[in-house]
Amino acid sequence: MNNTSIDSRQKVADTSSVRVEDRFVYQDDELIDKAFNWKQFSRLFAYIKPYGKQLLPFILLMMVLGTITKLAVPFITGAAIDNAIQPANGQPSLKLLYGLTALALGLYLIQWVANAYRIKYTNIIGQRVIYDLRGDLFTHIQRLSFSFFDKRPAGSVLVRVTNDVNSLQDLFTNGAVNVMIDCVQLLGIIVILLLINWKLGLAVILTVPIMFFVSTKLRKVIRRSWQEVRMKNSRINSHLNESIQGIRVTQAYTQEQQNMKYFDNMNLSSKQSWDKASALNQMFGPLIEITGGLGSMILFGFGTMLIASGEIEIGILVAFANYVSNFWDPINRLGNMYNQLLVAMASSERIFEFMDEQPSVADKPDAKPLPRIRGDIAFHHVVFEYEAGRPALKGIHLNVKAGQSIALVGYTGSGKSTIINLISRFYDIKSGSITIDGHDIRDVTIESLRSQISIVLQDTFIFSGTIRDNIRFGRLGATDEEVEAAARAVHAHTFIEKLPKGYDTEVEERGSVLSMGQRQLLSFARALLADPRILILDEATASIDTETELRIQEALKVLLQGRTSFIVAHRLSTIRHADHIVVLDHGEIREEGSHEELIQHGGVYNGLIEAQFRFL
Ligand SMILES: Nc1ncnc2c1ncn2[C@@H]1O[C@H](COP(=O)(O)OP(=O)(O)OP(=O)(O)O)[C@@H](O)[C@H]1O
Repeated sequence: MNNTSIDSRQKVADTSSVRVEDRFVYQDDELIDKAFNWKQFSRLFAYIKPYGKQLLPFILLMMVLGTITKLAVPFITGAAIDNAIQPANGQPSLKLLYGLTALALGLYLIQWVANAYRIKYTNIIGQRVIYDLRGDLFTHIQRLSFSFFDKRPAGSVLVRVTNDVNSLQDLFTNGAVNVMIDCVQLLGIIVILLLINWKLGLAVILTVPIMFFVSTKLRKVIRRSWQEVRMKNSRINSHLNESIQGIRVTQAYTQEQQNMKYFDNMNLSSKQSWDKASALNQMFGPLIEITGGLGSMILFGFGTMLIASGEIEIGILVAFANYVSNFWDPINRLGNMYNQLLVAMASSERIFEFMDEQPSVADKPDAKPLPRIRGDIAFHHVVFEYEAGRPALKGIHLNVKAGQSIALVGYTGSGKSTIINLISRFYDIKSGSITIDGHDIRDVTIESLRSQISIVLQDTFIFSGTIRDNIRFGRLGATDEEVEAAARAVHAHTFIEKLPKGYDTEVEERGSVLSMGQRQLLSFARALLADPRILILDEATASIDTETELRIQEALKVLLQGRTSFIVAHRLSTIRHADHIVVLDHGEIREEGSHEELIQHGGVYNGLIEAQFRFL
């Protein structure tokens, strides 16, 4: 693609870029780095503690050994020049040279072994820490209440478990130990240089701050520009994800061109950021070399003067040159590490923010397990708000006898799903109470409550795995025979048998290979296997063919038998069979009774039924 076309496309794209790109950004995930924070740092390092006692002393020993042997070699080289190759008495000694060479080789070997073990064990610690951190975070997120997920896009939660944890990986695997090594090494070199010749030492050390400054500042700019590239790429990914998920809608509304324009815009922007970051990156090497060159100039200029004045011998200058060349690496790494630390601070802040988030719905300290229930459910003047000041339910009063089936009907947004969410205590109510067999659901453990309730949602979630696994999700200990019996009972067996591998057919994430009706039958089988006392069903609105509809009705009869059930009903056929119909309007019960009673009454329900007939 030539530049002119890129430029012209950029102009077109600019107008819509802000709006579109903003759609794919989670504001609090934009934070790149954060100032150093001791409290957070120590909290992070508490993760090392369990392993520290076992492995840290060994790692420290290897670190000291590696550093001492590394620092000794240039000194031996200098000694070899001044005492064996060009001694002051003019008589070179091959024996001494061989001896010193063997010593240097031995030291290299020790250094190599010490480093290998150090790297191995720091990696072990690092991996264990990341494993623990990721596990803790995932366990914690799983326990968080619906209200937490209501506020955040799934992508934002994902970023924390993957990217943020990964960005800490470097810090734990080698970062922390490297900092220690580099500090010890730098300090060691400085002491040695000053001991060998303090004048030359001082002159060389002068370049350290310059080097450190160049290294940290430039790296910061480079890091930010790479971060921008990553951010833009992640926007591309989000857009790609949305585009693929919504491809049917895009094609149906012939929005491909427009979508392409969005994509092109982001693609171009990512390319430009990459160009910028890469250009900056290329500057880094030469700049560091120039600064290093400055140090060497000082060393050789001043060193030659000292040799001329007879203050030092040539071997000392060689040793100095060796030490100085070992200078740049640790300074460079320290600069890099400092930047990495700031990134890690931002990541750990985000991780701990999630970890500190308490589930808004939790067991009371004296919560008791709910005994096996009959299934009487009562709502006593229940008021509930998702957001303060906007009640979604305004005083619901309802008595349901065990084994009854209740259909909830009403216009969209009237509060049907809210009622069913409250029975499982996914949210806590503002006032009033909900009781099951006379037990307030806030006084019993959540686990014992939810384990006796099954929910079949409108958007039936099919996990990737086999059909069998998906049904067994209802009760993990169920045998193959029980799985099959459940499928037969809800008439799902017929279609499963026709699949290429029957119950072992792999279904994709979200079950896109299955039709809506089939997915629903699978979820019925799953619910039946769980054998709950209370069944909650958010009925799918999608129109399905009459035969599947009949099959689903048959399956429902089996499923509802002997249980208390709440059905958010959209289909007339379901409503007709319910024992009791509750008509909701703006968070209040407007009418209730049987189908016949409500039709006779001629109110909201009658209106809904007539409307449905008009559309049929
Ligand atoms: N997670 C949420 N956060 C904030 N408000 C919500 C949330 N879920 C629902 N609401 C609001 O609560 C009210 C009741 O919603 P609810 O989902 O119970 O309606 P519904 O009758 O089930 O609608 P539908 O038939 O469209 O599914 C609506 O005004 C809705 O905007």
